[in-house]
Amino acid sequence: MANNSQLKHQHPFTSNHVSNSLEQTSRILNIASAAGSIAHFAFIFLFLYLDQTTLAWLNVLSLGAWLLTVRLNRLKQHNISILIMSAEVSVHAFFATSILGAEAGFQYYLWPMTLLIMTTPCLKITWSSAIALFHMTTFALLVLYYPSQQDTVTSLSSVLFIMNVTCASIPFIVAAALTRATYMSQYELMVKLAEKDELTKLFNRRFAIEALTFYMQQQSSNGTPFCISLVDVDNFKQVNDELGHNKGDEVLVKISGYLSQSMRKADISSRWGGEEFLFILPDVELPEIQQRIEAICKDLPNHVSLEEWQQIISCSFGLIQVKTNESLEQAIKRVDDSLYQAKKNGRYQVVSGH
Ligand SMILES: Nc1nc2c(ncn2[C@@H]2O[C@H](COP(=O)(O)OP(=O)(O)OP(=O)(O)O)[C@@H](O)[C@H]2O)c(=O)[nH]1
Repeated sequence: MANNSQLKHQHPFTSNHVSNSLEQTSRILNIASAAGSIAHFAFIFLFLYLDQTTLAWLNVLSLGAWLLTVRLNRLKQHNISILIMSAEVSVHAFFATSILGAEAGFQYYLWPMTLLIMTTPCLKITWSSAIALFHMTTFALLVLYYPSQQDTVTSLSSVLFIMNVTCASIPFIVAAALTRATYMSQYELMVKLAEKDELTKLFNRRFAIEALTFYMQQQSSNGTPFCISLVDVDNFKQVNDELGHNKGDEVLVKISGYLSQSMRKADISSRWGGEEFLFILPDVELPEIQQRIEAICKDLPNHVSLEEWQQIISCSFGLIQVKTNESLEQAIKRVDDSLYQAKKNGRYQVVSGH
């Protein structure tokens, strides 16, 4: 987005995720400047109707300022644009309130302007806060010094008040909805990037380590047993070498899909690295789970195949029950040793460690 904003990126290239969230700020400012231009265009006629020629002329200038912000936003000059918006809203609130009185409600536009300046990261937070404070002080002083100008627009003041308060409130609702949508999409993205493996969509190694640490702590505090299984694809290099990396990836996706669906709901399926998967099997002792894992191992070739590949696709499994007070490294080493043994014994089997 902005060459002139807090959200500058160091590189000419940005990832789609980053540029999407930068574009969101741009979009909000574009909407704001378009809405401001339309409002001030309407105000010109409103003030002419109210016989307020000075205010009508002021709104011609205001309209010019808002159209300039439309242009500046197109040029990604968001920081200059927001300063112009802020200055215009303050000047307009001052003149309209000093002439028509606070009961006309034009000072309320200072609120959405404050919201805009605080939520869009165009200026440094100290500048945004200072300007926001200025708006709020201006609001208080206008209400204090120009509560009512009975002689100017008596009959229409309540209509004007309702119109202005309504129009000034709409940006709050829009901003809240946009903030919520942005927060949710950022949250989902964060979960995806922080916890999931891009290729297989299983949990990644970092998540698996955190989960392992959690179950180890749980076991040492209340004795809940759990097992882990480390799985490695057999002769996978051959698939890669003969069919190419893309077909190799396809096999990994199929295997991970079959394995994760075969596990219980409470089990955690993760991609440990390359062609290795780690499964955390909570609340279970080794003898209870052993048969199930063996069945999954035996059944795998019936579920995972490639048209171009005539040999069976299989995996070797290491399986252990994690001991109380064993360290994470020790547990990983033991399950890795079991897997190594399964490979050594001829692959396509489960070796349980004790
Ligand atoms: N397609 C693909 N291949 C990967 C990926 N990660 C690791 N590999 C490949 O996995 C293969 C692992 O080969 P090896 O460690 O020799 O193991 P193997 O051929 O499966 O033999 P065994 O484990 O002894 O049965 C290598 O060719 C890696 O390039 C990946 O994300 N995608």
